[in-house]
Amino acid sequence: MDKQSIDKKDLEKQIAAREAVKFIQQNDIVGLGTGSTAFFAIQEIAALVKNGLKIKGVPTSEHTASLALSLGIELLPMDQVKSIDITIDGADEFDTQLNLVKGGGGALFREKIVASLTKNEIIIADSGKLVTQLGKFKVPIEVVPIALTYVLQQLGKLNGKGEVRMKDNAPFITDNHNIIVDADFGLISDPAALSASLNRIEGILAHGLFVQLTSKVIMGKGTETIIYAGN
Ligand SMILES: O=C[C@H](O)[C@H](O)[C@H](O)COP(=O)(O)O
Repeated sequence: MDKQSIDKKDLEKQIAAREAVKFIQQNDIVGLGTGSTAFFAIQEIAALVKNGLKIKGVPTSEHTASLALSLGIELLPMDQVKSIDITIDGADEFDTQLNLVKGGGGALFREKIVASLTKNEIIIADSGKLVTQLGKFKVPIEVVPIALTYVLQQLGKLNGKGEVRMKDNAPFITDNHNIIVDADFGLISDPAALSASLNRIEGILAHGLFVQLTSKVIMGKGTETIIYAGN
């Protein structure tokens, strides 16, 4: 990928982030996403905080927690939060029904808890994330290590081929001390049905299919934003 296309992507992420932070209100509890797109939202939120906005952030990963603290955003741990007003997070893929694949950075479990606590879940994305059908990006699945063999067998029964995610020649370990299996199901015709099937497999802590958790996706396209909103 050449530098120009990287810059174009970053610009789209940034303008989507700028649009999304407009939905934050004074005294909101704000879920802080993880990844290179959420990074731009955290920067924008930090700038607003410097200008007097009072919010408390709920981070979706250790990485996001460090970043937010370094930028002066006050944090709340998610186990002390009953409800989150708004969350701004990224996604690896989304469709126009607002189904998502998330977890490319391995933060899916905390992201899903935060999304489930959130009244207004806003996903920001560059235009390369929009797909007609999910599934080109393998579905990240957080697995309790001892259950790996069983989980891989069960994924096979769903016509999924799972592979343990590696980093530096060792399994990638999540913030929750688990492993990630990236599962290829081909194109996913019914994300809700696959999500329900994955939810029934013991040993899976969470999977990266986010169904009915998103209120809108704000996508940067060139220098504009396009909003996909739920019904
Ligand atoms: O685990 C990571 C998250 O789900 C990210 O939001 C997702 O992978 C998108 O990341 P990025 O914005 O870097 O493409």
